[in-house]
Amino acid sequence: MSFSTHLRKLAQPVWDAQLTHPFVLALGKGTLSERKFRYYILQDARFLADLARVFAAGSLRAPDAESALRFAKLAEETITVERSLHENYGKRWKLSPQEMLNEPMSPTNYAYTRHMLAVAQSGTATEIAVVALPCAWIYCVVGKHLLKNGPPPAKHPYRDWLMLYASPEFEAVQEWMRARVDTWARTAGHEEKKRMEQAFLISSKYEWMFWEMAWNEEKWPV
Ligand SMILES: Cc1ncc(CN)c(N)n1
Repeated sequence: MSFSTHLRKLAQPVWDAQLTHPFVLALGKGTLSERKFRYYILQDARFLADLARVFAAGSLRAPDAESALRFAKLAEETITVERSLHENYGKRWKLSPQEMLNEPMSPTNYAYTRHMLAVAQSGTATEIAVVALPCAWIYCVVGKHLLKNGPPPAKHPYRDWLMLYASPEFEAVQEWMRARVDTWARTAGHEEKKRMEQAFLISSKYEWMFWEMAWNEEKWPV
């Protein structure tokens, strides 16, 4: 069994729970309130800025030039492709890109991005690929699951979001990350593998918590 399949098996109950989360179900049906979606997009814009930094750290730590280049490209695409989706939604709400980035991070978003940045700071390239793998892989699984009966109608309010995450281009991102993890993990030691299992499981849990945060429009308590 490949190491990425092993990781997914470890986290399977957490992954299954993503597909039945009320935020995800309502997003797919198009019944999610615009207020909750707007909350999510504003938090996600902040999230993506840090995710791009995690990919940039992957580029720095990559063991070969091809992987360094691909990580750098992922950092760029996270900003150009995903963030432009967010900015288009921002335009609907008359928010400039800067105003979107001025939104304070909610507790769960803050904790999730600190978890990833901590691995980016001190982890190997494999650990960095692993900590960010649930971001790419879960969104691909969710996007495909929500569009399993075909593309959404033109009037679906969240069509662009669904089409991006169910796209072959987005699927290719997780495929590349998994391939890197599977190859690099072959030479990883026992301790590094344990750290990777932990990092993958925690990122998977935070992915679920991110939906929950948006569903509840989480705020700092004080
Ligand atoms: C929280 C979260 N996780 C993953 C993705 C997909 N890159 C995202 N946009 N936001």
